[in-house]
Amino acid sequence: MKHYDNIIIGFGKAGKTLAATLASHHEEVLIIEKDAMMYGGTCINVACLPTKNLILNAQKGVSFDQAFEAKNKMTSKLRNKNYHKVADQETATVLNADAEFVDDKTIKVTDDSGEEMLTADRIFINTGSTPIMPSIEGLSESKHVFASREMLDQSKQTQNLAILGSGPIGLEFASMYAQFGSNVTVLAHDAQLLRRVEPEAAEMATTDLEEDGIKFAFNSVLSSVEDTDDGVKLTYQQGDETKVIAADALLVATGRQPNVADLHLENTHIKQGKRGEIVVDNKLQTSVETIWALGDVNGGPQFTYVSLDDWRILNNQFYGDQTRTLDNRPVYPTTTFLKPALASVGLTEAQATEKGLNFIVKSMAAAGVPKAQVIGDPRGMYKAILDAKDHTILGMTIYAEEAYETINLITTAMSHHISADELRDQIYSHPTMTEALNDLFA
Ligand SMILES: Cc1cc2nc3c(=O)[nH]c(=O)nc-3n(C[C@H](O)[C@H](O)[C@H](O)COP(=O)(O)OP(=O)(O)OC[C@H]3O[C@@H](n4cnc5c(N)ncnc54)[C@H](O)[C@@H]3O)c2cc1C
Ligand SMILES: NC(=O)c1ccc[n+]([C@@H]2O[C@H](COP(=O)([O-])OP(=O)(O)OC[C@H]3O[C@@H](n4cnc5c(N)ncnc54)[C@H](O)[C@@H]3O)[C@@H](O)[C@H]2O)c1
Repeated sequence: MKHYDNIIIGFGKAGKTLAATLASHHEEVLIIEKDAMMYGGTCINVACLPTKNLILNAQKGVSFDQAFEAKNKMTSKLRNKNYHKVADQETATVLNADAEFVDDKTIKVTDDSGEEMLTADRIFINTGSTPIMPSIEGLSESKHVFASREMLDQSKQTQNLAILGSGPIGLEFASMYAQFGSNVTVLAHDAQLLRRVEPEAAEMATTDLEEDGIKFAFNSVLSSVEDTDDGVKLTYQQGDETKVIAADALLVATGRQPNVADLHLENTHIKQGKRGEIVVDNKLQTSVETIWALGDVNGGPQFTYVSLDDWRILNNQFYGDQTRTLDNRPVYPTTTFLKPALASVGLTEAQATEKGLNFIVKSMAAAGVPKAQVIGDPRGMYKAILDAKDHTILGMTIYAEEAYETINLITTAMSHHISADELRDQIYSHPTMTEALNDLFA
């Protein structure tokens, strides 16, 4: 039986970064990835980067066919680069195989050539997440129902697209397909899009997406999916009414669950939570001392930058001062890449009220920022929740052009307790969307 110092299961953001780090410290590391089309993980191959590439090209007016080709070129280049970043290190090995646990110390790997048993001093699980497919009549049998990964593989533009779910995946695909000129209908069982964002921003984004041609059916429950000659017939309930729509395809975007299905954790002492997530302590160690879980699989927030921050915790544990934990993880933003983008960090007004905080609200329209006029898209708003006494920032929502950049500055200010008054008095380059802060905090 071959023994390694370190085995990493899954070539995700945390896993690949950890593999390169271990190898740079001359540690022996084997990284096992089951899918050769996934070197580099979900984000670069089938999630963040291909979707944003398609979204930007759609916004620029590039045709679907050209954008699809550009997306494939980009992912293939990144996949190759990511593979070599690990594989070319002297003490690192990449193995293309399925990994599963035989016991706490032993992993069985299976590929076309057969099976092999491996052991390691330390094992790191970084197997990501998989889409949740709701149990709805006809949904699993349909040939026209896709999750995001299969949707990204559709080389022919879907002209009439229905989407189930109004979270970030549903909305980013809705916005992208509408910009490409498709008809899009979003069925959502929530009352607003992105259920945790400031309602004003959600309302504005809904209006703008509707102006882009997207139809929303909020408070609706999809009850059946039926394949027709060229697509699907969808029956849903909205209040007391039963409604039917036809579409060429249905994208299911109803959340993702930790990917543990093939790991056979029942053969180990690794504890799992209610959603199947691998339970970890504040330093990402599982209930087995020599096994850690990083990224989506440990049930934390499902973002690439959170997976990277999981790596930071281990890097600090192995090579740093061992102070970095989940308990002192800094505040981080989220952005949904619509047109304009909707970004937020920290508390909403409702959350600040619920916590009984003493706060003030600052808000302004994006149209007041000169750069928004330069860009030609003055839609949107800024809303900040400030501590009433010292004006430190408790939360912020930006629905405006370049929101994804401005929110990073706000996040840094929050992490370092820089007050809104200090941001108000900074000199920003001109014209930029950051200048909004001069006026918002005045
Ligand atoms: C459509 C979409 C858009 C997104 N957009 C964004 C975004 O804009 N920004 C953002 O921050 N996040 C975004 N996310 C979320 C982000 O992609 C994930 O949070 C992130 O990729 C999770 O990374 P990870 O490190 O947990 O593992 P992953 O990158 O998911 O890697 C897990 C790897 O493990 C492999 N694997 C699984 N099981 C086994 C096994 N048994 N044996 C061997 N290998 C195995 C898989 O093939 C996979 O390559 C998006 C997600 C989706 C689906
Ligand atoms: N830009 C980004 O950062 C980005 C983009 C895409 C995805 N992501 C990550 O991926 C995760 C998964 O995204 P997602 O949009 O699939 O999940 P989500 O959990 O964020 O949203 C899913 C939505 O579907 C709704 N829903 C659930 N079951 C339903 C049903 N049967 N019928 C109708 N609606 C239903 C939920 O109420 C929710 O609003 C996100 O939470 C996020 O962490 C991030």
